[in-house]
Parts: sequence; structure tokens; C-alpha cells
Amino acid sequence: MLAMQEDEKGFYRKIFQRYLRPQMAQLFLLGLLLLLSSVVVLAPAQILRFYIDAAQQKNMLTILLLMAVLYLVSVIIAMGVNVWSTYLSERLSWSATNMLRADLMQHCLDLDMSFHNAHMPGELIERIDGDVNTLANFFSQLILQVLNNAILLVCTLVLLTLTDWRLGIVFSLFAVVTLFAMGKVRNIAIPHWKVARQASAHFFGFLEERLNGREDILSSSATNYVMHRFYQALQQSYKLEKKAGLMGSTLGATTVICFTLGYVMAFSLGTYLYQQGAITLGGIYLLYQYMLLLERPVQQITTQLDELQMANAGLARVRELLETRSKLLESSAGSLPRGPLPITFENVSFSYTPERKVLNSLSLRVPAGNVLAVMGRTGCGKSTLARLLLRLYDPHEGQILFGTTPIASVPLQKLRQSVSLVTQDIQFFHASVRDNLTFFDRTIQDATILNVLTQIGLLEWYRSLPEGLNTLLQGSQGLSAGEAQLLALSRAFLKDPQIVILDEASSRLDPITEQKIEFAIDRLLTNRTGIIIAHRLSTLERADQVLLLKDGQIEEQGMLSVLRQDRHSHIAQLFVNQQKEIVA
Ligand SMILES: Nc1ncnc2c1ncn2[C@@H]1O[C@H](COP(=O)(O)OP(=O)(O)OP(=O)(O)O)[C@@H](O)[C@H]1O
Repeated sequence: MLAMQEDEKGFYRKIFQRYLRPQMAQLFLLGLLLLLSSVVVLAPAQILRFYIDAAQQKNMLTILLLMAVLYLVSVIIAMGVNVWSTYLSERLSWSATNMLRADLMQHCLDLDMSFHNAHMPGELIERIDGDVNTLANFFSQLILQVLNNAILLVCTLVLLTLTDWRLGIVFSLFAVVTLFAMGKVRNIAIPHWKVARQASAHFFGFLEERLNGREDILSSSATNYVMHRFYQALQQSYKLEKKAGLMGSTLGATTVICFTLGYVMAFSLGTYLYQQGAITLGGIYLLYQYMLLLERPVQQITTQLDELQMANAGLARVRELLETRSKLLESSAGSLPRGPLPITFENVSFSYTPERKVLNSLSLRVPAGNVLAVMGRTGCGKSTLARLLLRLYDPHEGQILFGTTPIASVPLQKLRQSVSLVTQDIQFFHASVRDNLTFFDRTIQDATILNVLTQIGLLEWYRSLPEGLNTLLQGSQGLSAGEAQLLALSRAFLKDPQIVILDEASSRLDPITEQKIEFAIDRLLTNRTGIIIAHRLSTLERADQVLLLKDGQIEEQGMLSVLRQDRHSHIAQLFVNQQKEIVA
């Protein structure tokens, strides 16, 4: 337990050092400003008290004028301090939380695919942004504000005691009782808010899912059903929010009751002390003002303690995420030679879940510069081969080598730079054509991009772009399936990899686009080692070797010409069946 606490302290220290230490000067200045704001908030009431007392005496014009000027100055200073501290705290919280968001984003991107399979994108958005939002105030001024309000409360009580000791005792008791009562009532609403937040998160998840599936919803005329579910989710969220809001309003009601009693007490006591000659008329006004001033710290301390708890919960979640380690061990030792690389699988076994092996003791070798076409029924493990080559996962048994270097020994960045994977699930960003092709690599010249687009047969498409390479792509909207594939191939060209993995399209395009894609693939595979996940028999003809996978194991492997000669081979059978279909 102690070790755990030490651990926690260490984490808080790390967070402080990384996100707040670089801004120590600003934090210090903010602390001073908040302290100053407490003093300037208390000053006007004292000035007004003297003003009221002086106004009742004769020949006090100069003092009255002085008081008026002092009052004005104190109000202007209070406003100035307020603006400055707001500016500083916004700057502090934005820089600290943005740094934390960037660290979390980088960390999530570095985690292996099994982590991403277990966490939905929506959840990660919530963790990278939602949890960090709860820390914004914490980083800038929450602790300072709690301290500041405590100081303000104590200062007000001290000033009241200095006015009359009886006031000090009564108002101190009042502050303690009110804080206690508000603390108790505050807890009533918390569980209701939790349930309401959960319902709201559920509602957003529902919205995201339905908007993503809009094509299917529209095409299957499921709009009425979706709208029905939408109203149900909305109604549920509304009911829970209403209940939580009602429960929450008990806090406001308690405050009003406590402070109404407080004012009654202040005026009764003030009148009594005035009649006794213990305080002046200005003193009664001061009492009223300080009651007003007490309201702020008493109310804020209760809500700020809540915020502190939320920030603590946010920090705990941030910590959990930052401490999640990738299953892929990083190495900086291995390096890859230049040029096309031979690929070797040595007894590779892999499974996504413990129940089922997807690849089972698979061994194969693709010589440097050769092309291997992989075929097999859906779910036999073809894409898994590709994922292992990019180290999106590591094999559970065996190893993969590029040349003589095990890929696990090559730094991930270097490894992924040497392999290009062109899938059918092509992702485009809401960014310029240039950035979509270069992945934001500014070192790639426009001339190089144009050269690749020309070779790929996209020159005409490029000329139709209103702003050339600066034209913004709205994801893959506005791109035909053929254009998207050709752009994906252009990306691979610009990366200039040593190994190319192609997941071939299963659907056919128009003959001209097909021809362009075939041509681009031929060029991309020249002088590179290639693996094609083939969905058509014609593709096998461009391969040096063919591999037929079944349930994660090799069913057949060899040169196409040899396998076709063997009438008993599965590959030969596939060609015969295809021939029969054409004839039929
Ligand atoms: N992230 C995952 N978690 C659990 N199981 C998975 C995951 N990805 C794939 N699988 C399972 O692993 C098996 C092999 O998947 P893989 O994607 O490699 O098949 P494939 O041969 O490429 O299929 P297809 O031709 O349909 O793309 C399938 O049974 C699939 O359901």
C-alpha cells in the first residue's frame, strides 16, 4: 500500500515536472495575482465602511473624495488582476494540457494492435481529450483557487473579528456549519450525475455508430427504426439529466437557506451591536458586504473540492493509459541492408485469441526481388501474414527475418519505412493531396510527386484538381474506387520501400483503370520483394511463387507453371474450375 502511494507520488511528481515546471515563472505569478485578488476584493468594503462613517460627519469632503478615488482605484485594480490572472491561467492550462494530449496521442499510436482492438476509437478520444479536459483547471488554477478561497475565508473572518470579537465567533461558526451542510447535500447529486453522464456517453456512441452506417441505413430504409431508437436514447438521457439537475438544485437551495439565515443573523447582530455602540453604521454595512464575500469562498470551495476529485480521477485514467506498455518490444540494434530483401518465416505461429491459432508453425522463404502470391479461403490468415511483416503484432512462436536480420531487432520506424502495405481499406485524411500522398513529409518535393502521378497515370486527374497538390481531400469522398487505388499505389512509390505487400482488389474496375493499376503494380514490384494477397487467378501469373494457405498452414507452394502441370494440385483444379465457369 505504502509502495503504491509512493508510486502515485512519483507519478504526480513526473506530471508536475513535465507539464508545469517549464512554466514555473507563470505559475508563481498566477499565485501572486490570485493572492492579490483576495486582498483587492476585501478592500472596497473597508473603504465604503469608512466612507459611510465619514459621510455622517461634517467637513469631511476631502476624506470623502479620497475614499471615492481609493474605491475607484481598488475596483480598477481588481478588474485588472482578474483579466491578467484569467489570461495567465488559460495560457498555462492550454499549454500543459496540449502537451499532455500530444504525449497521450503519441503513446496510443505506439501501442500495438491488440490494444487498439480492445479499445474503441470513441473511448480513446474520450481518454485523450475528455480526461485531459478535467485537468485543464487543475493544471492552471484549481489548487491555487482552493488555497485562495481558503485565504479569503480566513481573511474575512479575521477582519470581522477585528471589527468585533463576537462577530468573529458567530461568523466562524456560521462558515463551518454552512460548509458542512453543503458538503453533505452535494453528495446527494453525484451518483445521479454519474448515471446521467454514462447515458450521455451512450447516446454519443449511438450517434457515432448510426452516422457511420448512414449508407447502409439509407439503402435498407432503416431510417424510421434509427429515429425511433434515437428518440428513445434521447428520452432516457433527458430523464436522467432532469433527475440529476433536480438533485443538484438541492445544493443551490441549501445555499440560499443557509445564507438567508446568515443575513438575518448578520443584521440582527449588527443592529444589536450598533445599539450597544460597539460598531458604527459603516460597520453594519461592512457586515453585509462580508456576508456577500463569504458566500463566494464557501460556495466555490465545495465545487472546487468536487473538481479536484474529478481531476484526480482524470489523472488516474491518464496514468493507467500512459503506463500501458506495448507488447511490441522496441529494439535499436538491428539494421537492414539496402535493396530488395529476402523474407523468411521460421515456424511462425500466431493467434488473436487463445482459443484459435490463425497461423500454425508456418515456414516459407521469398528470395530477394521475387514475388509471392498468397491465396486461400476467407479467414485463412492471409492478411495476418501482412500484419506480422509490419510488426503490427509479433508472432507467438517462431520468427520472421528480412535477409538475416530478425525483424524484431529492427527499430519499428525503420522497419515500417522499408515495407509498404497497400490494402483495399484505403484511408485518406482531410488534408491536401500533397499531404495525403507524402504523409506530411515536407522533404518530398512537388516535382517528385508529379513525376509519380504521371507514371501511375493520374496526370489527367491531377490536372482536374482546382488547386493542384494544395487541393483539399475530404477523406475518400470525391474519389472513385480506381482513383483511390492508384493514389494508394502512388503513396507506396513515394515511400520507395524494399518490400511491397499488396492486398489485391476483389472487385473489378473498368478495363482502362484496371490496366493502369496493373501497370503501376508491375512498376512497383520491379526490383522489390513482393507479396500479393491474390483474389484472382490471373494475378498468380505475375508471381514467381504461389502459396495456398489453409487454416493458417501451407496447403500448397511452388512455381505456378509446375503446380499447373500437376493435375492433382489444388491450384490446377482452381484453373480448371475457372475454365469450366467461363465455358458454362
Ligand atoms: N483483430 C482480430 N481479433 C480476433 N480475430 C481476428 C482479428 N483479425 C482477424 N481475426 C481472425 O483471424 C482469422 C484470419 O484473419 P485474416 O484477416 O488474416 O484472414 P484473411 O485470410 O485475410 O481473410 P480475407 O480474405 O477475408 O481478408 C479470421 O478467422 C479472423 O476472423
